[in-house]
Amino acid sequence: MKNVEHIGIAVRDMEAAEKLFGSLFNTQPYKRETVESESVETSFFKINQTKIELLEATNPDSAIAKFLEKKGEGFHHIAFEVEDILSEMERLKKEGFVLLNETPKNGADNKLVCFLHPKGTNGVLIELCQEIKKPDL
Ligand SMILES: CC[C@@H](C(=O)O)C(=O)SCCNC(=O)CCNC(=O)[C@H](O)C(C)(C)COP(=O)(O)OP(=O)(O)OC[C@H]1O[C@@H](n2cnc3c(N)ncnc32)[C@H](O)[C@@H]1OP(=O)(O)O
Ligand SMILES: [Co+2]
Repeated sequence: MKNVEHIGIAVRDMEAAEKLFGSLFNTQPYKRETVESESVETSFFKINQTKIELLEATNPDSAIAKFLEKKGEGFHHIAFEVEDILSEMERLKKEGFVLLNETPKNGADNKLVCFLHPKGTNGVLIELCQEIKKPDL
């Protein structure tokens, strides 16, 4: 496992949250992206080496909508960059961690992602992400 890739924060109102975090960080988000498979709208800030991912639900059945209903806005997950997501998933499975997806799925910002169940990680939802490399031309 490498560095922290991003920190995910669940928000109810993306416009308002972008304004608030924009003022806090004194910078604008560098990217907005809808991830249909997760039913989320994302917005990314970069503060030096740190990435913050704001997440708004686009569908009442999404993980973010459920989270907001139960826990309210705030810290949602921490994502770690990995070199080889398949081997890391295999290693963590052998260690007894519960993977929430058995095959990597497409995340935001050009990543393959996998989540670990928070019940097995002291209540913290962990995301693994591997950059999708563009083929050399
Ligand atoms: C944009 C793509 C990607 C990226 O590229 O960065 C993302 O970040 S997508 C982010 C949104 N997607 C996900 O979170 C996918 C993984 N999550 C899940 O599969 C589910 O949310 C879950 C973790 C399995 C929970 O779902 P479910 O069991 O259906 O919901 P419950 O509400 O019943 O929760 C059960 C239990 O888990 C606790 N919980 C839920 N979310 C979190 C969380 N983020 N952090 C900590 N704990 C969480 C929830 O409180 C329940 O606990 P109890 O009430 O004590 O049972
Ligand atoms: Co994320």
